[in-house]
Amino acid sequence: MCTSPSIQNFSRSKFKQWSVQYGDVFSLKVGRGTMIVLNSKRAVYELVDQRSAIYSSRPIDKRFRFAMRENFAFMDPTPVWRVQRKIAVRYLAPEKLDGDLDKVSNAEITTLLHDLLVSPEDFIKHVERSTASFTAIVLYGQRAKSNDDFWARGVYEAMEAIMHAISPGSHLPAEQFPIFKLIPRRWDPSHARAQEGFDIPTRIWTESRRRVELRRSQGDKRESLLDELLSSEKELDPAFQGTMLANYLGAVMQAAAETSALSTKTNIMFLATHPAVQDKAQKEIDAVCGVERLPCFSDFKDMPYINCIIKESQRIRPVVPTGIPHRCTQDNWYNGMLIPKDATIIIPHWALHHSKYEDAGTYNPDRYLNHPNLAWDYAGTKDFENRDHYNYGAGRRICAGIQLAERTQWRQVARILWAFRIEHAVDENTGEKIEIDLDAYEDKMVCGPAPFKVKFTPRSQRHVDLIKKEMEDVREILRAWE
Ligand code: HEM
Repeated sequence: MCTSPSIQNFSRSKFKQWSVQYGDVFSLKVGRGTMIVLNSKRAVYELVDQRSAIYSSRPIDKRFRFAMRENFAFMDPTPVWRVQRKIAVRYLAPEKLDGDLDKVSNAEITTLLHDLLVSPEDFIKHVERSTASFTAIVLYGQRAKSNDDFWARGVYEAMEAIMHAISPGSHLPAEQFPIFKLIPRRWDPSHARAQEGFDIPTRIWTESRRRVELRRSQGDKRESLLDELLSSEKELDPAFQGTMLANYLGAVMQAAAETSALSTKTNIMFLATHPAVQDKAQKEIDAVCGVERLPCFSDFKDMPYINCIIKESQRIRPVVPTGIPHRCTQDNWYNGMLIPKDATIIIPHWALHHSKYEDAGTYNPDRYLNHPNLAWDYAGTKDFENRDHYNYGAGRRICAGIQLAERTQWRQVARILWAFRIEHAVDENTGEKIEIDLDAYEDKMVCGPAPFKVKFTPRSQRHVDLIKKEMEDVREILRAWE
C-alpha cells in the first residue's frame, strides 16, 4: 500500500511502476478516498467480472458527475442506466451490424480510401470524418459529407469540452481533500469547465435531435436509433425525459466516434513504421481479394492477421490508458485485503498490457496469432489469462459498442492496407524522411497519437481504378443518408 501520491501522477506508466513496487493489486490513499488498482488479469476477472453486482458503479466525484450527469457511461447502475444500456447493446448487436449496416459501413470506408487518394496529407481528418459519419448514420440516420459538416464536427467539439472538464488535473480532488471545497467558485475555473462540459454537448445533441425531428416532420423517416426511439415514443419513459433523449444519443456518439478514429490513427502510425507487418498483411489480403475486390468483413476468418494488427495496436497504445474508473459499493475482502465501500477501482489498461510481456514495448502483431476471435469472445471468460487485452474495459460496464468498434477498425485497416503502402513522409526541403515519435501521445483520459505525418502511396493503378469505380457505385447508398 502506498499513500498520498499527487493526483497528477496517475499516468499510464506510473501504475506499472507502482505495481512492481507494491504488487499487482495495490491501494492508493488520496486524502480520505481510496483507489484500488487492479494490475492483474486474475483480479480484474475475480472482482470486476465476477463481483460485478458491486463493482459497476462510477466514482463519486461531484464535478465529474455534474458535467456528465446525463451521460449513461458515467451513471451508476440505476434503472435509467439499465434501460439506456440495454437499448444501445441491442441496437449495436452483430446481427444488425452484419446485416444492412455492413454495406453502409463499407461505403463510408470506400469514401475514406477515395479521400486518401485525393488529399492523403489530410488523412487524420478523413479518418475522423469517416468514423463520425458512419456512427451518425447508425444513431441519427444522417451522414457527414465533409469534415465541416455538422455530423462530423459536433462530436469532436463535444468531446473537447468534456475532456477539458474531466481529464486528470482538470479539477481539484475535492472529494478526497474536502478543504478544496472552501475555495470560492470564482477562484476555481474547474466549475466553469464542468458547466461547459455539460452545456456544450447538450447544445450539440439537442440540435442533432432537432434536425432529425425536422427531417421526420417532412415525411423522411429512416432506419436509425433515434428514428426508432422517436417512433416508439420512448421519450415518455423516465430514462428519456427533458434533454435526456438528446444526451443519450450524444453519449453513444461520443463514446463511439473519437475512440474508433484514435484507434485507426494508432494503427496507421505503427504500420507506417513497420513495413514488414504491412508486407505480411498485404500478402494475406492479396491471396483473398487480389485486385478484383476490396476486403469485406465476411473475409474476417480468411484474414486473421488483420485482427492481430488491431489487437496489437490496442495492446500497445490503448485508447483509454488508465481505464474509466469503477466504484465498488460494499466493503468486501480480496486475498486478505479489505476493499472498502466506495473505493475507486482502476483497471489500468496500459499497465496491464505492458506488465506481462517480456517484450511489451515491441510492436509485434504475431503475438496474437493464437487469438483468432474478436475482443468480445475473450472478455469475461473463465480463461482470464488468455484475455487478449482490456481496451474496452471489463465487467458490466464493458464497452457497449465493442462489436461495432471491432468491425469498424477491421474494415478500415483491411481496406487501407489493400489500397496503400503507408510510409514515412519526406521533408520537401531536405529530402529526409520525417521521423515519427511512437511515444508522443496526448495526456487525456481518452487519447491518441499527437499529430504525425505519413505518406500514402496507392499500391497500383488497378487499385486506384477500383477505388474510383467503387466510389461511383456507393454514391447512391450514401445519398440516402444525406
Ligand atoms: C476503439 C474504440 C472504442 C474503445 C477503445 C472503447 C472503450 C471503452 C471503454 C474503456 C469503456 C469503459 C468500460 C469500463 O467502464 O470498464 C467504454 C464504455 C462505453 N463505450 Fe466504448 N469504446 C470504443 C468504441 C465504442 C463504440 C463504437 C461505441 C458505440 C457505438 C461505444 C459505446 C460505449 C458506451 C455506450 C459505453 C458506456 C458503457 C457503460 O457505462 O455501461 N464505444 N468504451
